[in-house]
Amino acid sequence: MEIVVFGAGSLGSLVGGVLARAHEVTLVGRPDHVDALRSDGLRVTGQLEAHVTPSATTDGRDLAAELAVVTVKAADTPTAADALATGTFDAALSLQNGMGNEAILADALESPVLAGTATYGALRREPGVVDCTGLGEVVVGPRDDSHSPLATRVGNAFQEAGLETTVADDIPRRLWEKLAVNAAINPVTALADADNGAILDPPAADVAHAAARETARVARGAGISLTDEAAVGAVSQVARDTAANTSSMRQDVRAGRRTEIDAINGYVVDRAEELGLAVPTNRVLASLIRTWERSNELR
Ligand SMILES: NC(=O)C1=CN([C@@H]2O[C@H](COP(=O)(O)OP(=O)(O)OC[C@H]3O[C@@H](n4cnc5c(N)ncnc54)[C@H](OP(=O)(O)O)[C@@H]3O)[C@@H](O)[C@H]2O)C=CC1
Ligand SMILES: CC(C)(CO)C(=O)C(=O)O
Repeated sequence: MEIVVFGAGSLGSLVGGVLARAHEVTLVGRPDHVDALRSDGLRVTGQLEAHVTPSATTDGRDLAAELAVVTVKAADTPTAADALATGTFDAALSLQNGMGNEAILADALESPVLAGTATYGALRREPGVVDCTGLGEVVVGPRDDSHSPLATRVGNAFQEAGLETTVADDIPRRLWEKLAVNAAINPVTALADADNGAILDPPAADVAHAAARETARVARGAGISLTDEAAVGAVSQVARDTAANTSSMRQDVRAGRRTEIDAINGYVVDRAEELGLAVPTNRVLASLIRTWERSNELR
């Protein structure tokens, strides 16, 4: 399959690098990484290993492929969507965290947009090198509760390259479950400057589980069948599977970059307000991360 991966940072380089074992991949990224990819190829290290030579470009406009996989941070989705809209694709797939990315892509693109989640841990260590810090799973499916042959084709292509992939017909519930995982793990590990494994024990577990339970309550208010137990269970499972991982929000804080707080805990707070539900833990976590962003002039 011809695949463009838009956003060759941590997750995009990992997914693109593994996909390049079986497919024709083009990575869209920043100049230092793209230069390294062009001269020495891409090294995937850690829990998955590969040395591959995908195409690489800094210009995401006017590209053509069967599939565009979007792996930029949530705040960059509108720019990615505008660039991808100048190209030709049979389908696009977001593997981003947070809510709202697929809707932005669907508004901009003519091709069908699939939704997805990824629980692999990824860390781009230096230009040309990405570390797989935790084995996980990719889930892909249509944005509504339906079955899609397109999603099956994409899932088969991912599986063929060696990415553990599930094709789902209940994506809305899975997106909310992943939202609960990220609302629990990302801000807590970022604020505590701790690995994901810290979420397995109190006191971090108490805060994280409260955030996950609140997210499940909001999901149920929005008509999604997600129990508190399923949400907390998913948080514990991901924390165990990615115990040594630096969450993407902790990576952002460490690098002095704006985080995805608006699309994660901020989204939970906004939906809770619409539904008249109280989500004090998500509110505090969002406020603290936003305060950090403000004091670093990132918002
Ligand atoms: N890292 C992880 O382990 C996981 C991450 N995720 C999710 O995946 C998504 C990506 O996260 P992550 O990989 O950590 O983020 P990164 O910031 O490492 O990667 C995004 C990359 O895209 C680049 N980029 C943004 N816009 C453009 C553009 N217009 N042209 C070229 N390059 C561009 C960024 O460059 P620059 O920084 O210069 O803007 C950056 O290098 C997020 O939604 C995250 O929550 C999900 C599961 C695991
Ligand atoms: C699955 C998890 C928590 C892995 O770290 C992630 O999605 C992230 O870091 O954003």
